[in-house]
Amino acid sequence: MKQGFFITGTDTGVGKTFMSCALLHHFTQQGYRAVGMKPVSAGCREVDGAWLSEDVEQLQAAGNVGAPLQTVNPYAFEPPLAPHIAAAQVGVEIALDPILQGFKALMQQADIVVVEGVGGFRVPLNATQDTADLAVALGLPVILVVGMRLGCLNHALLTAEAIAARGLQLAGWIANQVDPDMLAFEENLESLQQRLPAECLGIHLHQAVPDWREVNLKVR
Ligand SMILES: Nc1ncnc2c1ncn2[C@@H]1O[C@H](COP(=O)(O)OP(=O)(O)OP(=O)(O)O)[C@@H](O)[C@H]1O
Ligand SMILES: C[C@H](N)[C@H](N)CCCCCC(=O)O
Ligand SMILES: [Mg+2]
Repeated sequence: MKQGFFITGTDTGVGKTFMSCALLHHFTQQGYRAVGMKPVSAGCREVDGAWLSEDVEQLQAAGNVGAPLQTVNPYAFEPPLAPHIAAAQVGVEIALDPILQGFKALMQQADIVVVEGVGGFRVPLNATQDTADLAVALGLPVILVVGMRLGCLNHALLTAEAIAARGLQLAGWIANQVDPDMLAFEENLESLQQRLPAECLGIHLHQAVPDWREVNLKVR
């Protein structure tokens, strides 16, 4: 089996990395070679002369295929900003080609490649392209992580609409309770189940100590 997934979310900070790690864990437990990719990361610290993000560290910990940092994360920026702004500050223009090359290399080494997007589905990458264009260029089925909190219904439905508008397949969605005190959790979940045009692959409640090894996903 060779399979890639593009992981998007209803916003930044909703658990895309967390669920990407859960997916990687799910596949490595079944004996597959699985690797995470973070095409663009912002909010990095310098380690041995390279910019390293926590996202990349976590994806590396969850996967079981070693790959060069440049391949796993072609673009890395220090400030925690929208990527096109962080890139402009250091005179860089993000291009899709190096990302596609990295993805191709990872697909040769692994059975499963989990590509984590940046923030929500339409975060700009440069003056003319955004992460939706990246997902299209990669041609991958999309998994939407819904950060369960007030406001997520609108964000989830808009995102599903944008995914369909790009001709991409929404392979499924995952409910991740980022707000431990969310009111009417069950009713919100049901509202999504009734309206999102894809299968719910998992419902994960808020954890005092988050651990992606404890996530249960219905992914084949
Ligand atoms: N179910 C959960 N319970 C408790 N904490 C969680 C849960 N899911 C995620 N978190 C925590 O929330 C924070 C944000 O999650 P994560 O980094 O995966 O978001 P993200 O969507 O990848 O953000 P970014 O847009 O910055 O890449 C992390 O500290 C993560 O450990
Ligand atoms: C730095 C942060 N953790 C994310 N990776 C970047 C999120 C960019 C969001 C841009 C936006 O939609 O306004
Ligand atoms: Mg992340």
